[in-house]
Amino acid sequence: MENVQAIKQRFEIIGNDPKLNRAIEKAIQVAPTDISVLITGESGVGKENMPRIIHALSHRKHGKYIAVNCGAIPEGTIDSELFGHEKGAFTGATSTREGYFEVADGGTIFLDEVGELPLTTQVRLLRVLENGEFIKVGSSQVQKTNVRIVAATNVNMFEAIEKGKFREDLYYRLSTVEIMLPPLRERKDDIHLLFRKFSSDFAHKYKMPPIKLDDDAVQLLLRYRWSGNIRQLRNIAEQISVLETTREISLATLRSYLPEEGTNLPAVVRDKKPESDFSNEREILYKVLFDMKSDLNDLKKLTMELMQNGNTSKVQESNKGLIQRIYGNPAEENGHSFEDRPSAVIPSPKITHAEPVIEHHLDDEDDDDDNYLFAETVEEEETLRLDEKEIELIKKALERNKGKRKAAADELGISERTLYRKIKQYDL
Ligand SMILES: Nc1ncnc2c1ncn2[C@@H]1O[C@H](COP(=O)(O)OP(=O)(O)OP(=O)(O)O)[C@@H](O)[C@H]1O
Repeated sequence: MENVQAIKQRFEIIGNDPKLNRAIEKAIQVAPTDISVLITGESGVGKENMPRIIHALSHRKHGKYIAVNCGAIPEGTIDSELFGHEKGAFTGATSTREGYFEVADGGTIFLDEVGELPLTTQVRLLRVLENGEFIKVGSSQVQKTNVRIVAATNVNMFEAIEKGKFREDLYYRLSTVEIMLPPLRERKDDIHLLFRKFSSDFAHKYKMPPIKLDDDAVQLLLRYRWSGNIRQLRNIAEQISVLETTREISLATLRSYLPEEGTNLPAVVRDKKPESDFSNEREILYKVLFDMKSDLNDLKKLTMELMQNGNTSKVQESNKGLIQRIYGNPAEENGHSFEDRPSAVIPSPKITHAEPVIEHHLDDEDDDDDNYLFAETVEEEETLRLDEKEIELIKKALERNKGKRKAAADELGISERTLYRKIKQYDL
């Protein structure tokens, strides 16, 4: 059997914490079986590594590995994404499409954020788990697939079950074996190790000497809560690497990069966020401007296409997502919207040596950007500035809400799914 150290090296996993080692050991043990595995742990703890290990060490390693972010797929399209659809199943279904469960036959599917699956999809998933059967949307024909399922969640599944948001039977089917990844704050010995690794990576990337923390800064690093876990630590290391001119980082400097630790006090004192939390007019204006700018750019794209090609079905087809977003789609209200996909297949660059991976596109429309002449430098700069503002807005909202995505999304006036997409898009 592969040993833990070798796996850490192969998958570039840093850390020596016993709970991390145990998690990797479990992944190695279950890999050769077809047992369903549920990975649990807070956001940013490194859950995505586990299914990659399991797949790579399994007899399915030459089969496909598809990672799907269930939290990022619009509810109206999720069944079609996972199980496929028949031509004519709904408006926009112009041809038959294979879903991930069909494509991944003989391989592994990683269902990240599985707790976000709608109940109707949970029923379909249960059927796949029980007897390997599924039915395409709009079809009556039962199909078979042989897929190993690894799922992950950062929500408390028992709470979700209690609230009726997740089926208990599905939970038990998914979690034959559970692998728990500890939060970073419980891996004290790994924090500085990870920071040094990221500092060295960013020094290499940005071609400058690595940053180094002085002793007091190290103490703060170890004391800090790291509610965003390794993802947050990595971002902080990157920011400091890029923005600081001196390479020796003091306590004060490090502190200036760390969002205020959420003491419980303000949360207890205010049961509802005061309006002023998001009432900075400039922020609101940036947000409105950003939305308008995106719509305008999208409309320009569409106009250009129409001018070049006329209102052909090809134009409509290639701009389906855009047309739907700007003008709405009556089908969506019926839960049969097809577009805005493929939105949530997580890229897995580290595993490309073994098998094909379906690439993800956060935003279909953006793919054609290069074709449009109107994208002048000035506009690009504006868009960039707006992107920065959007990132700033999201970061602030997350900080204010102590990393709680639901609350941050509410504050920003966007859906949790959209926020999730943005976090992935900007790697926040
Ligand atoms: N042990 C590790 N060593 C080095 N980098 C790591 C380690 N664990 C995680 N990372 C990095 O931390 C980031 C977050 O990891 P990952 O996306 O797997 O978290 P997650 O638990 O799946 O989060 P979420 O629930 O939000 O999807 C990634 O950039 C990943 O490469």
